Amino acid sequence: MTPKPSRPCCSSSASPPLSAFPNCSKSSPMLEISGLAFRYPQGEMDFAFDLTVAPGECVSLEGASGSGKSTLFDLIAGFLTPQSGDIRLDERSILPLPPESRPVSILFQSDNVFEHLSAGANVALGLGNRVAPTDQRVRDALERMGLSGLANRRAANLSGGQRQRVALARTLLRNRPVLLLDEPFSGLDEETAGPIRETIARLIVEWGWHAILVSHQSSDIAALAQRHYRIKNGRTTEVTRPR
Ligand SMILES: Nc1ncnc2c1ncn2[C@@H]1O[C@H](COP(=O)(O)OP(=O)(O)OP(=O)(O)O)[C@@H](O)[C@H]1O
Repeated sequence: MTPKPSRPCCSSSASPPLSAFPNCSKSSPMLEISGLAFRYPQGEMDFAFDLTVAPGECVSLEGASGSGKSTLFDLIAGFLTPQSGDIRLDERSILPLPPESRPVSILFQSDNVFEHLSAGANVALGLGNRVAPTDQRVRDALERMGLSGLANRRAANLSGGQRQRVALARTLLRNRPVLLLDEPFSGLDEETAGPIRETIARLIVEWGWHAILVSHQSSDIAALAQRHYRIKNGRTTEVTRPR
């Protein structure tokens, strides 16, 4: 059973002010994926992706298994190179950037943290590998995620929900304007997932991030996403979901 967090996640009354995160900036322009064409060397499907996300917006991405959701995420993150089309942020293409320089953070279902490192050390990585876990910015981010008391605990000894909050704290410090959410709540029970979902929703708006959510859970999509896309036959289409 997953232990409950020691205190409410990201409670606004206890949160440090935004100025406590000097790495963060609130201005984030439009993400535009247009005519993005891709085919795996040994693949049979021609993918064509078109999608926009405004700052502070979350869009959902649905599609059957094998439809291309991970492929699109890999293209955005720079792990795959498209044959044509573009991905622009603030009207500037991010395609020339290598993965490590892309303005992108990814939150997966699991494996988001280094198990042998402490919670604090994992979060410090959000600021590069020379920042100490005791750095004030790291402590602020941990506090914001309700993890102050767990800073020195090895990630291997944290619950699934606590690990996701460590990953979120690191994401907050990285403050990359594009957030890819790949089934981030799948391994968590509802009691644990609920506050984390609320925190993510709040951060997306607060920092003006552009979020794309892949989830099989309607409750996740309803809670987070304002617009919806579906991938079918290798193509993205904006759809209306029943409320
Ligand atoms: N390296 C590869 N070479 C050839 N085809 C691939 C490769 N990787 C993925 N594919 C194919 O591309 C298609 C899309 O795969 P992708 O992993 O993007 O789907 P997905 O929507 O993320 O699926 P799931 O929901 O099951 O994770 C699938 O048909 C898959 O078999």
